[in-house]
Amino acid sequence: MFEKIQADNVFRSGLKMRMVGLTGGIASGKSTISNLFKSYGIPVVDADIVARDVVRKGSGGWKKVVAAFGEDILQDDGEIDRAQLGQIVFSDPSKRQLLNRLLAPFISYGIFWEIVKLWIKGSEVIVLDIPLLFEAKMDHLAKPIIVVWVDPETQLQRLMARDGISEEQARSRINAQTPLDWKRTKADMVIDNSGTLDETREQFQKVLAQVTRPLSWWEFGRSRKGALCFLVSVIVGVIVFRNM
Ligand SMILES: CC(C)(COP(=O)(O)OP(=O)(O)OC[C@H]1O[C@@H](n2cnc3c(N)ncnc32)[C@H](O)[C@@H]1O)[C@@H](O)C(=O)NCCC(=O)NCCS
Ligand SMILES: Nc1ncnc2c1ncn2[C@@H]1O[C@H](COP(=O)(O)OP(=O)(O)OP(=O)(O)O)[C@@H](O)[C@H]1O
Repeated sequence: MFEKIQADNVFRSGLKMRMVGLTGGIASGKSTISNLFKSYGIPVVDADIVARDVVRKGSGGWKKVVAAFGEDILQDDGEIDRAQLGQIVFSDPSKRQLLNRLLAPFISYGIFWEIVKLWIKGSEVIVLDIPLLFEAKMDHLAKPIIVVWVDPETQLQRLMARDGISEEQARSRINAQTPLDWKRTKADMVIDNSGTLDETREQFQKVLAQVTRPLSWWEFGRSRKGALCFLVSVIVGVIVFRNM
């Protein structure tokens, strides 16, 4: 029942746009939370998917990466061998910075287009699932910002289990990111995902209530309807002014 009211709220409030930031650390549970948002009909822009798309064989990102890292990182089918590239960049900060620098413009552009498409569709609440939201300085785009936190040992265990990697590999991936404890201090809302999925779902309900509350005028102004209102006001103003 509560879930239905929340979902209705989202759609009834219509024509407005709130961009909710969702971030955290590797394997802290961002996808778990973004799937919950999706189940309530709230669209999610997933930066990891965008980052995958921008390095598809033959794309601009692919060419940059191959030029910088060499053809050795390609699979037989010409696609980038992600596991191999991951091994390289997660164990060498300078290579990681290089990859980040090469891909940042493509990823930002891709995220921007996903937002524009949802704006055109009239989505009023969208979630930006961006693992490197703070590192890439995209945090100013989103309000509120939700950080999915998990205790270090649980994060390590879940990462090893999910990706089937060694403790050393998992640690180097975790250490490649800004500490989760720091991200937590920058959050508007924190979901502690160290416990069971039921405990996480309970916290999610509170976050959902916040995220789907009525929008401010500023958020409304950023919506498709807000922009149209502004445009119509300008046109009417010009017509009235000309006829004076
Ligand atoms: C290194 C790559 C090839 C590894 O691919 P792989 O399929 O193994 O992992 P995947 O892309 O699913 O990423 C998993 C997680 O790793 C973390 N991660 C990814 N890239 C980075 C990075 N440059 N720095 C720190 N953490 C990262 C994120 O938490 C992400 O959710 C890939 O992550 C990549 O191309 N990264 C650079 C692009 C990027 O910055 N992506 C993050 C989008 S904000
Ligand atoms: N509360 C939980 N209890 C048990 N397992 C969980 C819980 N939350 C997430 N997991 C599991 O932990 C792993 C990591 O979660 P998830 O994929 O959602 O993290 P992520 O932050 O999206 O990861 P990445 O940064 O790599 O994209 C997954 O295998 C997921 O099924």
